[in-house]
Amino acid sequence: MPLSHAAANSRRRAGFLELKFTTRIALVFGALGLLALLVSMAYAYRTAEQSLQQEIDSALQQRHRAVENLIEIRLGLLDVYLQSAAANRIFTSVVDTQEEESPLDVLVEDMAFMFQDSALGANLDVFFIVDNENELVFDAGLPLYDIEPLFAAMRAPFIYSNRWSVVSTDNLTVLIKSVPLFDPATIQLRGYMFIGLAVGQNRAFLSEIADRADLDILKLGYEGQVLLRHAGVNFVSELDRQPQMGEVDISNNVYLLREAMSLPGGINNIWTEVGISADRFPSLTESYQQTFFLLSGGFIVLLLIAAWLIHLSHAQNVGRLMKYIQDIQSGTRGAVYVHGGIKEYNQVGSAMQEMVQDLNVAATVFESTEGMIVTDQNRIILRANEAFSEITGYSTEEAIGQPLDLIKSDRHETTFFSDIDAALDANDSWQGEVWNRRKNGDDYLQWTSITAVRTDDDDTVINYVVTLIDATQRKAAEMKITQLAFYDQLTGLPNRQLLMDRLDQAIAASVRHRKSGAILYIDLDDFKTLNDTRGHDVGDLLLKQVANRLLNCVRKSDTVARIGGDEFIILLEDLDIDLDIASQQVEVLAETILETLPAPYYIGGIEQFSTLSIGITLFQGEQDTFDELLKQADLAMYQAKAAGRNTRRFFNPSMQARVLEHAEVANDIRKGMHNHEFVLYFQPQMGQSRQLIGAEALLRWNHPTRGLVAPGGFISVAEETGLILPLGQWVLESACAVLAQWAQSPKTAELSLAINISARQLVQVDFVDQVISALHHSGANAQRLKLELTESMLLNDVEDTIQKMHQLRVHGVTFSLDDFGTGYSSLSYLRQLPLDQLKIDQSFVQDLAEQANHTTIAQTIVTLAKGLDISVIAEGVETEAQCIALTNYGCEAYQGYLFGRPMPLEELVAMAAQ
Ligand SMILES: Nc1nc2c(ncn2[C@@H]2O[C@@H]3COP(=O)(O)O[C@H]4[C@@H](O)[C@H](n5cnc6c(=O)[nH]c(N)nc65)O[C@@H]4COP(=O)(O)O[C@H]3[C@H]2O)c(=O)[nH]1
Repeated sequence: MPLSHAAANSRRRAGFLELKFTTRIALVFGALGLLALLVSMAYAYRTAEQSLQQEIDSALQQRHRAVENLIEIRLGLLDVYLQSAAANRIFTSVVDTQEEESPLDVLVEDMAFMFQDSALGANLDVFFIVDNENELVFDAGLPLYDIEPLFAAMRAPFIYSNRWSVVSTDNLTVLIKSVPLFDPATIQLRGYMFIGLAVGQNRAFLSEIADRADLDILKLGYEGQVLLRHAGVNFVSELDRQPQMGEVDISNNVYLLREAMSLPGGINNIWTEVGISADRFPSLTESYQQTFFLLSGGFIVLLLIAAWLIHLSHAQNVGRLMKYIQDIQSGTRGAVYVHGGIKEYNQVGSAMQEMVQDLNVAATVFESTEGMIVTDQNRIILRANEAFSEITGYSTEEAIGQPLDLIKSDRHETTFFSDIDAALDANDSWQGEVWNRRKNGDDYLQWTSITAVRTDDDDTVINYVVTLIDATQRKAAEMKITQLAFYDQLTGLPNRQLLMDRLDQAIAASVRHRKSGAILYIDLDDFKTLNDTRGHDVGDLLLKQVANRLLNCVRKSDTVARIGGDEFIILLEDLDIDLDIASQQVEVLAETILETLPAPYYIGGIEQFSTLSIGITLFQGEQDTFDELLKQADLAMYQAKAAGRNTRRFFNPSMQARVLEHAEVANDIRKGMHNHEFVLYFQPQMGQSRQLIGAEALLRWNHPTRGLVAPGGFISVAEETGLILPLGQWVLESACAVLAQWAQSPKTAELSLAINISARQLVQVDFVDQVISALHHSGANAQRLKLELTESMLLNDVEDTIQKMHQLRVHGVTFSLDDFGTGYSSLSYLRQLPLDQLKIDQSFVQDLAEQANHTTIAQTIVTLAKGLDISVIAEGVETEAQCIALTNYGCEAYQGYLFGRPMPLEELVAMAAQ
């Protein structure tokens, strides 16, 4: 991908400053090394200078002390000589002899002899004896030294000192010491013996000391005067120098130190000047070099080690970073930066990882199903994604570097593009449909969104991001949204929202075209029961099949919508302007629906039956709103339900009143139950020889204002409100009580009593318990109790019904199938049902003589019952002819006005007594 200008500039600027890290380290450490070298040079020079000075000082001091020691040793030796000579017996005797006035020559000879024979003689500079009158009696010193001036200097008064002291004359400077000589017998002082070292004249001694102290120059001085000098042949010229006392003179290639000596006897005015040739010390350069090399070498080695260690750890960490970067470049998913021991690198690695994650997200977004292009400010393509290639046919390699006009078609005016530019300038974005051109030359419509990307600082455009959505895809997405918003997801039919829209249009169209329209409100009968008993999945499948059947009944231009659970609406348009004719047109459709829809449904291999009720309302023009029309159709539908279901009703204004009445009735029923207004009537049932065999208990409502109300006036309301449950329970218990009462009398003991059971009662899980408990409490004979079920109630959950019937039959309870022939009875389940009786519906009985068709049905039912080995009873028998016909078919029991209307209990009992 081409670099952005900013990145290129930044790289250019970095240019010559960009160095490898190792080179940088080498340079930095090189500079540091150089600095260290200079510092260590200066330091080394200074240190070398100081240490050389110290070395010289210490050597000179040492030599000075050596000279001092050597003189002390010589003085100590002389002291020993003096003491030993003074203690010498011979010498003493000589003194004694002298006392006895022995000749002096004898003494001298003796002394001379003694000194000649001993090493003492060779070391004596000055040795003499004086008598107690200070007259020199013996001089055994070196003949070199004339002691007369010395002796003279010592008189006035004569110095006798047993400590070393200095006596200096013009020709002789001597360190001298004396001991008194006593007569051992009388202990009288006889004289003094003196011994001395001619420090100012004994050149041999000075040379010896200089040699032994390893000196090139040695001077001895007394107070301000130089006594003796000694210098090696090369240093004679240095003798004239006069260094300060106590200081080292370091010029002229000789180092000199003049220092006072500290000799025994407290002598401190004798001094030495010691000198050592500079050649005997390492030169300053030599010692400087040594220090310098040690220092700078060590420092540079340390620097090199440090540089190497830094290089190593840097190389390791850079290696980690490089590996991470290479992983990313090679497209390794989930590449992870491994943290090392350097915090800064870890920070860089972590920051990169976060950045890569962000970029991955961005890349994922970029590689979306929408075509995307990024251009520079001149609209040159910098990046394009796969979707772009798929849409346009240009590969990304072909597109990159090309102007955006690559995909431009000729379909737009130039003003179209200038408008886009203006929008981008003003809002930074533009959206709309654009005709673009594929690589193969085809033009295609595309939903295009362009966004300008500006710099943060000077707000100039640096990129354009162009998103291309294939308009067809967008249309599909829109359609999906529409589908979700306006269509029922289960059946795919329009939902309430879309219906509303279509109805508005239909109303408007009816005005425009002077036509009528109609709404059919369709509600499945007993759908709730199906849902409760077979589950929602089955319910959903039924609804889908119902939707398909409804669609098959209508024209393409009509709308079938689902607006609720089991509620469908059909919107018909283009009906005749004459409402009567329009009603006929709708009636035709309603008939078709009522004929088609109740046919069995097959769900999961099981037959399912479902009827429906239809409420119809017609409209013309805009006098009615959607809600009102829907309400009207709804009311009509309720009327259809009230009319026995599986039928249709048209809306008329009286319907509204009927609905209100419906609510009132429900309230009334509650009150009626509370006030014991319900009673049972009994309609006789006759055997083949027309004897009373039993009765059917039928509910009546002794209404305080409406008088005696038949079930038709309240049963449907009780069913819909659930009030049928307590009402049915009451009927069951009352019937059982009647049976128990009948059992008391032989006239009635054999009579059976049939009661109607509602579907709602039957589906109760404890229905069997309720019946058994009613029998138990009343003490009624179960065999006399007959439960009348209708066909439709059996259909919902046949298995459950059969099970309950079996459980009750075990106790003797019998079952009769009411209204037989009106529903969609199937032989397959009829065989499974543990029935005792089929009841031929009164509609077949009433028309018995007139319609051949019905004759066949009644006859078929009797034959069927015989085939199933169950009894048959016909209801609604009003005429003798009907009864005879039924008898001829083989029917063995009858119920109808011919034998008696439903009557109070007492009347039936009276009838039985006859
Ligand atoms: N035209 C004519 N009609 C005759 C004749 N013989 C009997 N009927 C009428 O036919 C209906 C027979 O009852 P159903 O089929 O069980 O039909 C019953 C039954 O389905 C329901 N019903 C009545 N009592 C109860 C009850 O206690 N519980 C339940 N769940 N439903 C009941 O109300 C329906 C109507 O009952 P009713 O009005 O009493 O109407 C009764 C009866 O009066 C005749 O010869 N000609």
